[in-house]
Amino acid sequence: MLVHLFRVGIRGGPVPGRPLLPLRFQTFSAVRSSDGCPSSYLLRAVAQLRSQLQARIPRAPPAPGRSPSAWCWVGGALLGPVVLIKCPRLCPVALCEAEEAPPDCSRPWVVESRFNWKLFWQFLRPHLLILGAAIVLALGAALVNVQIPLLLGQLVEIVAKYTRDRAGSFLTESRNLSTRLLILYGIQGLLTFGYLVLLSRIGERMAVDMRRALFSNLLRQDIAFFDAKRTGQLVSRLTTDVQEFKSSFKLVISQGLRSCTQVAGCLVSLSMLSTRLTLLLMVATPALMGAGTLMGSALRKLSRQCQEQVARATGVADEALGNVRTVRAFAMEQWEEERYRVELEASRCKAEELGRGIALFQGLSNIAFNCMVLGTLFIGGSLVAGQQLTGGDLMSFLVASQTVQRSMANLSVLFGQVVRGLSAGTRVFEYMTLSPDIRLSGGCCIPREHLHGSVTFHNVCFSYPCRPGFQVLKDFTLTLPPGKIVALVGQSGGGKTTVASLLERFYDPTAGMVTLDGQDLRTLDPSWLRGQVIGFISQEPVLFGTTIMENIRFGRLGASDEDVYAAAREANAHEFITSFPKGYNTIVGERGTTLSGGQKQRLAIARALIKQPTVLILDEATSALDSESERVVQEALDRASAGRTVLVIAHRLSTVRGAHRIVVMAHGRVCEVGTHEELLKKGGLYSELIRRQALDAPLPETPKGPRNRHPKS
Ligand SMILES: Nc1ncnc2c1ncn2[C@@H]1O[C@H](COP(=O)(O)OP(=O)(O)OP(=O)(O)O)[C@@H](O)[C@H]1O
Repeated sequence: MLVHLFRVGIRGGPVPGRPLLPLRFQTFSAVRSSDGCPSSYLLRAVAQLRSQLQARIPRAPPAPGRSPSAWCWVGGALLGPVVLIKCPRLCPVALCEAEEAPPDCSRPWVVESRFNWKLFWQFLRPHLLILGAAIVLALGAALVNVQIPLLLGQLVEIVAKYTRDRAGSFLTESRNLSTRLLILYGIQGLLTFGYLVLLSRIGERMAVDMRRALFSNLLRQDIAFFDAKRTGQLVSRLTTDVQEFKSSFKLVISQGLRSCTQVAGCLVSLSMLSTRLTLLLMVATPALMGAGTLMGSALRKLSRQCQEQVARATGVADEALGNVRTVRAFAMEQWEEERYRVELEASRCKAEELGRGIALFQGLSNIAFNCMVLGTLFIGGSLVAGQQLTGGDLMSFLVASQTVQRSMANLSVLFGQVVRGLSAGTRVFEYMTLSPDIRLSGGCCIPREHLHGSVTFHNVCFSYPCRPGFQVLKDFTLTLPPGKIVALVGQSGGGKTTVASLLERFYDPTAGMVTLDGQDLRTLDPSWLRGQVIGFISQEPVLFGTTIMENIRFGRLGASDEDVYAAAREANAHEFITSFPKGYNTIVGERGTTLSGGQKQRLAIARALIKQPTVLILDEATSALDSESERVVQEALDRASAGRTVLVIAHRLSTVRGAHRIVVMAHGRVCEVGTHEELLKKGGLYSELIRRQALDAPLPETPKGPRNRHPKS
């Protein structure tokens, strides 16, 4: 039997390269199942509705990490309150379209797009006892709430009797009832307090556990993962998404349980009081709620726009304040002020529009609910006049019907919250289950006494995972002899930094292998390799916003103060550090902003040296410095290079003339190898590069290269 016709607005989900489809209306039907069971009927209705929708709407794969798309809103808009009352497990049905999205092979780490109930259960399990207690208290509060209208009705009955007969003492008659009401109010308050405290405790603890688990798993992901993800997006999963999930969870348990119990309990009371009035209520309430839902969704859309506009304004302020030096240097303060003013003005307009919308909504809902009261009084009054209902029953009916209306309104709001919560939970759990290809630890270590630091790249081919079709290294072979300095030079984009990344095992080669003292890096423990064997100094050293002492100790957590001082001396940093009033306890500011480029670089060198690395990678370590800073830093680097296997990546060829071996790279391959003199004699790409640099700037006097000062050379 055809029992429902749903008319819904549908918009195609966002598809890359395809515009949003216009909103259009469509009618769908659902058929009652033969068993007549309301919940299974609803389940089937939704499933059937889904298949009808699928047949009519072009498939739009949801954006990764945003699983519930148009489908869940369709489900939500149609069946929202009813679904939650009847069968909360329908939510996943509405979300299941997202599960069918084809995997994106260029992003192998996007594996989960459905809510992970198993993981959710793991977080919930430790709190089951308290959750049980909270549910009992919430149900208790709801049941007490159902009792109250009935007692109020009885009290009104006594008032009416006293007004009519003026016989007996009103106080004596009403005392008993009033006391019971007072006790019920007290119990209800206590129960509400109890379950809210318990839910808040569970929610906060789960949120902490989830954040810790997510952060820990994010830190373990491959570097390729971070190449493809924006930091803001990851931070948002840790903050906003966990917050959203927590709020939804608490709301569903508190308001959901409470509203469902109240609706059920009050409907029973209402039908016992007056079947006729109850039927009337059951027709009017859903109609009003439908209108309210439509208005509510328009308001939500407006509210979203409002938030986006506020975010845009915040973005302008953030950018200007974050880059205040650039703004000041270009005297653009007024321009930035104007930009911010325009964005603020736009957000004011949107916020006022939203305010008007909310005012209209509240005004209309007041009228609607007052009309409902009036209608109930009018029809109920005629029943009272016809002696089919007592005045007290009418009063009870009024209070209970208000409770039903409030609860149903809560439930419809709650459905949107459930969808948002599931969506946020999906995003949080998605990154919790990811496992990296390169584990942080595990594998063997070479004992210190057997470690020589001989590194070889054997016919290595490599493409970055996020750009699989583009081969950066092609059959690349290179040996870094132990204790020697090898310089890697070549055109920009030739793959020099990529070689360093493979040596750090940030990525694994797609073919060939990299060995350390003959052992494949893939068999070695990555945390030992990065933590104890390889020291890396890059062009832009990143410091943490803490003290100099802690920044250097970041290289080896167990290092003593003496070790830190020794590393700082070796890095030519001790002198400038001790010249600061707070010495090693000086806070370096966010990312080291209170230090000069040369000072930051020397701290980075000290940080790398404190772990006494056997292999040192210097990736353009001095290229961002002026000549005076470069001299001091270069001195530190020369000292640090002594006795170590060093891979120097350099643009300025003058800085690598003294290397034991210079390797020239082009298009991902080694094309020349030799010393500076040999390569010059050869007259190939190296001498061409030298000639070009000489044209750009006169070459300085040949500095005493590290080789000349190298104890082993
Ligand atoms: N994380 C990444 N993901 C995808 N492609 C990358 C990534 N890093 C570098 N590439 C690409 O790999 C190629 C080699 O880059 P690489 O940084 O190794 O060159 P380079 O020789 O060090 O360049 P430069 O001298 O300019 O620093 C470039 O085409 C670059 O676009």
